[in-house]
Amino acid sequence: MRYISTRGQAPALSFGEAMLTGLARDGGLYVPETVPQFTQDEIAAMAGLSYEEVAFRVMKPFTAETFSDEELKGAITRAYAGFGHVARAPLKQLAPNHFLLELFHGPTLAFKDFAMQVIGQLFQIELAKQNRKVTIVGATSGDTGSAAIEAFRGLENVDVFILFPHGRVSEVQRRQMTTPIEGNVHALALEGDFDDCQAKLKDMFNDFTFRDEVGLAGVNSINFARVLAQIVYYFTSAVAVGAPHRKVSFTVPTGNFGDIFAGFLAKEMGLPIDRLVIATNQNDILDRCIKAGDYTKRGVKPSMSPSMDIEVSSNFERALFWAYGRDGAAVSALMDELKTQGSFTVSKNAMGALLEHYDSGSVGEGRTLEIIAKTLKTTGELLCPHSAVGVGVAMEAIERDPATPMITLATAHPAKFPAAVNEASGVHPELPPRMADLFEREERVTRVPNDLAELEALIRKERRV
Ligand SMILES: Cc1ncc(COP(=O)(O)O)c(C=O)c1O
Ligand SMILES: N[C@@H](CCOP(=O)(O)O)C(=O)O
Repeated sequence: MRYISTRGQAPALSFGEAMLTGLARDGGLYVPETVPQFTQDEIAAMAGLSYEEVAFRVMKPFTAETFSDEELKGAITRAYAGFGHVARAPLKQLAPNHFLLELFHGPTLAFKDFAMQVIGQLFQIELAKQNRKVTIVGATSGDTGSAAIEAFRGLENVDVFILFPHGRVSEVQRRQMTTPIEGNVHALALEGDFDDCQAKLKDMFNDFTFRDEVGLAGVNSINFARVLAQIVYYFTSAVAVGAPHRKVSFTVPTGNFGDIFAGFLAKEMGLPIDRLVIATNQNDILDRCIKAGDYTKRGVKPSMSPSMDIEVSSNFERALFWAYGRDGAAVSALMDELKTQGSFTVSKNAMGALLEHYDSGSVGEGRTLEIIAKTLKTTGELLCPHSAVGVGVAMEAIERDPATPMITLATAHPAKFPAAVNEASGVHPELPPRMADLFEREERVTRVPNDLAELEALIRKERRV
């Protein structure tokens, strides 16, 4: 299995090379050249298996040339051993045809742990084999950062620098990133929004001198390994509600489009998914694009679901690559337009291809609060604001198609966003006991300007590896 760039100009790589490379050298994102297929029997046979066993079956065809069965199995077992729920991703029923997939039982209480814990293990295996050291730089709107720190803290051959938008993440999210004591962890609060953080990260990858000098690696969903590990829970949950014998739809709280793109790949692999519903908060650029083909930036507005305060949705590039018939030149032209003009228009044919799979909706701030309160009252489930956006959009999608079971992804634990959850419900969600002293721990953070040269200088100076 080879991995190719969405912009068509970078060399094809193996899984291991793509994982350690991050952004392709033409600025694109790596995707598998072909998508492995499962038969309906193979999918049916997943019923009743452990999460780890399904993860092994789903990931193996993508990784087999880099990792032996033993290596992959070991990585998966270690990755999920610390999760706080025996099912790893339990499914709750909210209404007769509406299910909630809880993805927040990992160590940092968000869905990011599902992939980050695995790639933490895979990186260690591959770096040891190659006797290599890397400098990981990550951009976060709140959750990727802490998940990455948790997966790589204390490792001798890795430094981790996390760029987060100053003042635009919740206090719990910030403290998760600023309180680890290990010397290889560096939390950087950038003057700007998440899009600025991600743009700086991509600029660093595109500065080949810097990239090669520091051994730059990425663990955002730029890295295909992240997306791959997120495919697994589409299989476990769909099978639990009757796939492959019936179709299932998913609603996914969306920002950088990595999670929902993992659902698209599950569908390409043979999982009978009807709709993949993109749920956005008031930063609704993806909803506007799906409805009218117009991808125009209007400026990010801070919301109570900060992890989805994103306008330059990185993985939408992967979706466009498929929608444009895997035409790297076309994707490259759209991404150039976005960079220079702040917008692009999706062609009629490509819109047709997107609408075969995706649907969308958006939920504003007031409605998010209402959904948290109403869901608690009617089901006993306390949602985080991101998951509430998902539930709100899902309810509208269910009205359009009441017959197909809907699974909504609950992407974070409510305790990461206590202010919003308390405002909505009057309940103060408690952190798990192992994090109970989070607010007493000392913070360590560097304020940084939105300036590439200064950031690179700081990373050169601070990295230890
Ligand atoms: C809690 C939460 N929900 C939803 C999202 C959006 O996911 P994605 O960026 O994969 O679209 C994020 C950020 O990634 C998140 O942290
Ligand atoms: N919402 C994310 C943004 C980065 O997404 P990623 O999937 O590309 O890592 C976050 O919480 O940091």
